[in-house]
Amino acid sequence: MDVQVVDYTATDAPQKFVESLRETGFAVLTNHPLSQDLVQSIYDNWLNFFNSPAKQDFLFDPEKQDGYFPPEVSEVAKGHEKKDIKEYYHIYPWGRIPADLESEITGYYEKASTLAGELLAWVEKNAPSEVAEGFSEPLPHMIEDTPNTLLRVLHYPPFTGEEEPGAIRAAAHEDINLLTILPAASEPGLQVKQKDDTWVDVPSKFGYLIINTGDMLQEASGGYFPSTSHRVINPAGGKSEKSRMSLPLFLHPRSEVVLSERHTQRSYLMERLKELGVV
Ligand SMILES: O=C(O)CCC(=O)C(=O)O
Ligand SMILES: [Fe+2]
Repeated sequence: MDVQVVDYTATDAPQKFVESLRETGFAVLTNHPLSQDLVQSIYDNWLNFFNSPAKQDFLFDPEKQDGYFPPEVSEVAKGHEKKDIKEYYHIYPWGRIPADLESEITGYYEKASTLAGELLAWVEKNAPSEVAEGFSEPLPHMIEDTPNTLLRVLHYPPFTGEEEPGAIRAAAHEDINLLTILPAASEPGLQVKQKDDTWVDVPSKFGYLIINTGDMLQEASGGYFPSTSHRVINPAGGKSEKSRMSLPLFLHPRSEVVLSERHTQRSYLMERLKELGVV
């Protein structure tokens, strides 16, 4: 099955959405409640921030993980050697946020988190009963009052042709969290790995909302919902004057939430961060 593009307002949207997640790890929503104008404004305002020296005043806190992560410290995806070609800013409601950008981005964080609760309810209602019965608490409840949900503002800089050979914007990886809510980026490049191991573009028309399953939902569902590999490929021809902006919201349960017999949110995250060499 291809990643399905689902009209959020259709009566059968929840079933179609959940079927696409089950089959591909991804689903795409149209006519959803997150305003395209708001996303565009966030992309514009944060591109200015990334292009200004002010970002150096917000260098990330290695303990708390909020703030600005420059290209030199950007992630190396699990099993890869080269750094991704990107810089980003981690927003937590309790964390540091540049004052002039704060109300817009926290407004988005709240709206997207509210929608996320609804989508988790769709997942729970449309999962087979034996899967749903395995959840330690209702899925939407897992993220209520969580301090752990992370909004990442991502900037992939224009290409100069002098990038490190073999490096790409985002190497293949899976997300760690429950679900990721990702408005279509300002430029193409997002791909998902299919069951036959081939890569295909995720439908990413500007205005679409892309949702994908992370490892924590895979863990909590005993593998029923797969957390599929995805990546962001480089601009065609290895050159582009344009920045690429994107805005994933990584939904994380509260730290003590039990995901499975083996793991709480906290123990699972620690295990993964150790694997990544981040802690
Ligand atoms: O930039 C994108 O489109 C996807 C980013 C992503 O997959 C991530 O940051 O985990
Ligand atoms: Fe991702």
